[in-house]
Amino acid sequence: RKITLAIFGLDNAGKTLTAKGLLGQPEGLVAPTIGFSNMSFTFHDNDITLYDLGGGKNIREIWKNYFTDVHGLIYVVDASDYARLSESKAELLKLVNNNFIKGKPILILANKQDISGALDKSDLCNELNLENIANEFETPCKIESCTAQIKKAKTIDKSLYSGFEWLVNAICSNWTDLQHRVNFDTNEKINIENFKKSERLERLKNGKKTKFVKLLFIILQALFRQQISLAVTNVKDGIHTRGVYGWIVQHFAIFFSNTFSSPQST
Ligand SMILES: Nc1nc2c(ncn2[C@@H]2O[C@H](COP(=O)(O)OP(=O)(O)OP(=O)(O)O)[C@@H](O)[C@H]2O)c(=O)[nH]1
Ligand SMILES: [Mg+2]
Repeated sequence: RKITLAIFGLDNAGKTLTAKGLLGQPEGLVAPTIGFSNMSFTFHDNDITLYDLGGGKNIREIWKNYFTDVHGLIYVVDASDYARLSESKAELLKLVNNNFIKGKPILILANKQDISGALDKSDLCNELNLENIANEFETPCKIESCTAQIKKAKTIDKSLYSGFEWLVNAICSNWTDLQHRVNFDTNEKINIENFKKSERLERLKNGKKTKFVKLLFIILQALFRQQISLAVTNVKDGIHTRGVYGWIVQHFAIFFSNTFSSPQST
């Protein structure tokens, strides 16, 4: 099976390190993710594509681009950062409330367990009100405590591993429905994007047409003004213009000069 997953969560939660952990490379320095990065690996004979998304406030806008493609998701919380728990909960709620996400399995990780005072999975479960979320949005959820930052190379945090195993199994056991949903939603997304694209093109074309008509109008106006002023001068000088156009312009000019010239004293 080709399973697509994405890791969500606030900036600094430990998403990139979690992704690296799943690849067996939890060591090394990590920089904040600007945009996204994707990685592929095999897990229990499944081809996994994992999107590691940036969690910064301005980057979260791109999360929605992945909603239709994913079969399930990982949500990482920095369990030692109490100050941002409500922000993290709000983002999680937004996710599960989205129609493209609703009902897809979610693995929630209470990360940074090595930091003293970090909430364990049952405390975080209460803080996030996970049972309610799972029931209300009919979303299969599992929470695990983990430490993504492991000093030893080529090792995976055991809870992270078992949590990931649960996620893949949850997806596989509901494969037909999830795969159908991903195909359907992805096609719909493509249709909507194509529709928006054609609308934009139409607007652009119409804009060009309007600009062209405006330009033509300005040129005609300028020509007409020039003709009128020429005709007025000719009328004043007693010169007659030839041709139908000249006749029209000249009479127009006469009308103008009669209408707008100052009244003669008697
Ligand atoms: N102590 C400790 N630090 C961790 C752990 N996981 C991640 N970190 C650190 O937290 C910081 C952020 O980690 P990242 O993996 O870059 O976080 P992120 O969620 O990908 O952040 P963005 O890419 O900005 O969204 C880094 O300094 C990591 O070393 C952990 O389990 N324990
Ligand atoms: Mg990152």
